[in-house]
Amino acid sequence: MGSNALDLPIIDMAKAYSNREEMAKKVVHGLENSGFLFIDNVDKLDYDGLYKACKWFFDKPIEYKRTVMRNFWNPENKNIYRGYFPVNEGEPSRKEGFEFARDIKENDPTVASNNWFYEKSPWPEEDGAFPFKSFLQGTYEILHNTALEILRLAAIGLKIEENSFDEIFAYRPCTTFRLMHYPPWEGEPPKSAYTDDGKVVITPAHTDTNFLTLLTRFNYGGLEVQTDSGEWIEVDPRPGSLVMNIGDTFSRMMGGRFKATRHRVIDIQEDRYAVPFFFTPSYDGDIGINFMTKATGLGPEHKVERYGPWVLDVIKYQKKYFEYRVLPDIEPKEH
Ligand SMILES: O=C(O)CCC(=O)C(=O)O
Ligand SMILES: [Fe+2]
Repeated sequence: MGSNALDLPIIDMAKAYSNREEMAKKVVHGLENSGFLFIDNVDKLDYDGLYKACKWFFDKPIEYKRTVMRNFWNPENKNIYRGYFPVNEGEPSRKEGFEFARDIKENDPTVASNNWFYEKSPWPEEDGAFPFKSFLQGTYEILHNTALEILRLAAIGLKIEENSFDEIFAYRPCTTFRLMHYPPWEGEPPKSAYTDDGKVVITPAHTDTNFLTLLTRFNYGGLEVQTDSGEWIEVDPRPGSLVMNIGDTFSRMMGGRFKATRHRVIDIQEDRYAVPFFFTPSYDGDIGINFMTKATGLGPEHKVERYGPWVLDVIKYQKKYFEYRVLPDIEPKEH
């Protein structure tokens, strides 16, 4: 890899059927190497609409945002996992966001009532200027189907049954769709926002925890990924394209063969918007290690492990994200 160019594979969804084998190989190659890919030509995906949704919501006053703010910041509200989170002054992660999911059937007796992964998403009241809820719910389904299509390509590239990954997303995925606004730093950023190489971040280095991320980043700069040699390289904006990467969940299932690449966002000193779709299995979805053994019948033992309990342990007790530390446990730990 050159010193400041990142040659990411481009997956053209318009060729997902006509050139299926070629695209499948590219997906696998990208996930085995850089861990980041561009996704072109997603049918019906409206980037301008997503930008309008961000502006419509984030330009509103804080009193308005408080109506959907999480309980951690607004104790009047019940939502603890979905909804709005404000900028937290002093944190190196400088963003406000709105998160929602696809709601499940109300009072589903097969979902524990304390399972907040499935709490209903709160929606802000609309003023007629932009169809916020219906537009975003429609976009959720487009991205859900795109992610599944990409996983089918990955399965073909891995020479396993095409729908091998479908099952854990088919029923009640825990996917989070998040709109984000990064306001520029005001005054001196906190020390924790400075990197070893002397830059200022608005999102510190991390791997995603979920399964697969499809990121709409409009045409902003600032996104950097870390190469195997530890170098940080910017992902150039690519208009009309999504950036895809995978999270710890998928990488771990694949024994590290597919990479969850570390990335960060550098301060661009202007308002920045980004919209990640965090594609995530269902709470009970099997994300156990040695997935390839499950898919092929060959290899080291695969043990069934449920996504929900595993990920809660990661975000609450291992990564200790401050906004998740406060989330209650859902079930006693298994021994
Ligand atoms: O804003 C971006 O470009 C990336 C954000 C990101 O990495 C994340 O939210 O996990
Ligand atoms: Fe990320």
